[in-house]
This record gives sequence, structure tokens and C-alpha cells, in this order.
Amino acid sequence: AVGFVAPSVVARGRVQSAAAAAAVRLGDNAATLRSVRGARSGMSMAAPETTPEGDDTYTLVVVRHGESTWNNENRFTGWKDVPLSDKGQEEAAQSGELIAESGLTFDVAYTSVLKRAINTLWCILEKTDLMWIPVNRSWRLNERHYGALQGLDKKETVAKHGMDQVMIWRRSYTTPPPLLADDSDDLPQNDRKYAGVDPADLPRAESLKLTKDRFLVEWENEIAPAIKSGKRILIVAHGNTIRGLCQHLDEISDEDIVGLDIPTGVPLVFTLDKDLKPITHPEAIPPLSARYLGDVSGIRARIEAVKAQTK
Ligand SMILES: O=C(O)[C@@H](CO)OP(=O)(O)O
Repeated sequence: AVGFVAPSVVARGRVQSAAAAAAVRLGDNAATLRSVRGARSGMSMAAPETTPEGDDTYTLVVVRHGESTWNNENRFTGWKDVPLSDKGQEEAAQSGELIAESGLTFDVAYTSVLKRAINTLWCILEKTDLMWIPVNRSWRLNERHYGALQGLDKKETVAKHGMDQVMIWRRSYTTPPPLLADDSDDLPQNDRKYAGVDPADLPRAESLKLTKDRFLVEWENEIAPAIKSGKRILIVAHGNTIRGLCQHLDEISDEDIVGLDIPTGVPLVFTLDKDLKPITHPEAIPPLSARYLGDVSGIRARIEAVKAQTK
């Protein structure tokens, strides 16, 4: 797991940390970017680099939680509140180290009400020495609700229903998986976590579209305004909420979103213009505009591992 960090990133990160400290003092998002770019090009803080995008850019960092025990057991998880596996804890800590080394910092964090994401956030905040910043937890950042598939083994589900059907349930944009039964113990309305949520909003299964739509309410009302106010934001969420956010920001088509898988515990760094439109990073892996922090081959291996869950 240690080999996951590319030496070049580590070396660059050391240079960036001093610049990031200056950015913290300046206290704005654009300053962080200027400082990071300045450090990369060897310029001093007294003469910040002028970037093609200008200064009206924001940095947004998004992380999928580390591997959970049910990722490890290859079960559909959704709103089941399972913990991180030991490997997931390591991935979470490692993503915190990568963020710290890159010189990025945050004013506010957003996460779900599920412990695999919350625990990943805690690991990142610990590694970045930011345990004091405000944390907003919302059910709207939860994983897609996997309905009656929750708890089932992914490969056994393929054996029973066929690959085509499972891929539709797992990755199609509009088709939700089968609904939770009326008498299921897992109905969200029976869970104290959701006591404050309008029962009409609580799902019994969600497509990616439904997941994205309820996440975007939080994005439009809370997160996007916070970014525009200059707050540096960290989001720690789940594979399908992050797919929804990427589809929204990068305007990925409903057809192409089928092929996008998000690796566990890898920071994804967006640069957004003043209208929150993404600026494509040269190291981004299409269709994303954002770049992942860390070693590219390690990241690709984690993406392939997500794809392979039903193979
Ligand atoms: O089971 C789940 O909740 C999700 C994420 O782990 O799986 P998938 O990648 O199949 O959507």
C-alpha cells in the first residue's frame, strides 16, 4: 500500500506545504491554487504566478470512502451502514497523507451519515491536522440506495439474474434496482439517522438519476454557495454520489456515465472557474476534468477492481 504514492508527488508535496501554509494565512481558495502553482514553478509567494485561468478559480477535493467490509466481501451495500475494512482504514489514511503532501487545505467538510465515509473523513482530517473544521453530515451524500439488492453477493447476483440485468441495476442511469420490501428491517424510516428527513424523500431503491437528483439539492443549496463564498471544501462520499457529481460538473452523457467507476480512497481534485465549470487538468483521466492524487497505475488498478466486482 505504501508504494501507492508516486515519489514525484511526495517530492512536489514537500515543496507545496510551505506555500500552502501561506495560503492558509491568506485564507482564500484562489490563494491556495496560486501558492501551489507558484511552488511548482519555483516562484516565491511574493510574486505569485499568473495563471491562464486567472485568479477566479476554486479547488474542490472529492474522496470516495476507503474499502468497506462489504466492498471486501463483494456485497451490494447502499445504505447499509457497514464499517471500513482494515485495508479501507489504510486507504483513508493514505488519501489524507496525499492531500497533506499536496498542500491542499479546507475550511469545511461535507460527508454522508454512513460510517464508512465519516471514518474516512476523520482519517483525512487527522492527517491534514484539520480535525477542528466544521463537518456537515447529510443523508443526501449517502450511497445510492440499493433496495432489495443490499447484502447480496455481486457475483451470485450475476449468476442468478445475468450480467446484463445486473449491469442495468448497477450502472444504468435511470433504472433503479428492485425495491426494498414493505416489511424490510432496512426501511430508512425505521432508522433514527433519518428521523429528521421528510418520509416522502426516503427511498426504497434508487437509480443513479434519483441519487444524483437528491445529492444535487445539497450541492445547489449548501456546497456550491460555500465554494463561491471562497470556502475550501472537502467532500467525502460514495461511489455513486461521486459519479452523480462528476456527471453534473463534467457534463458526462447518460450513456458515458455507465463506464465511470470511482476508486476507493483516492483524492479527486477539481479546479472550477468562477461559475463552477471545471477546468480540465492535463493529468485528468477522461471523461473527468479532475486529476486524482497519487500513482496513476495504482489508481487504475483500483478502478479496475471496482469494475471487476461483477466479473
Ligand atoms: O454496493 C454499493 O453500494 C456500491 C458501492 O460500493 O457498489 P457499486 O459499485 O456496485 O455501485
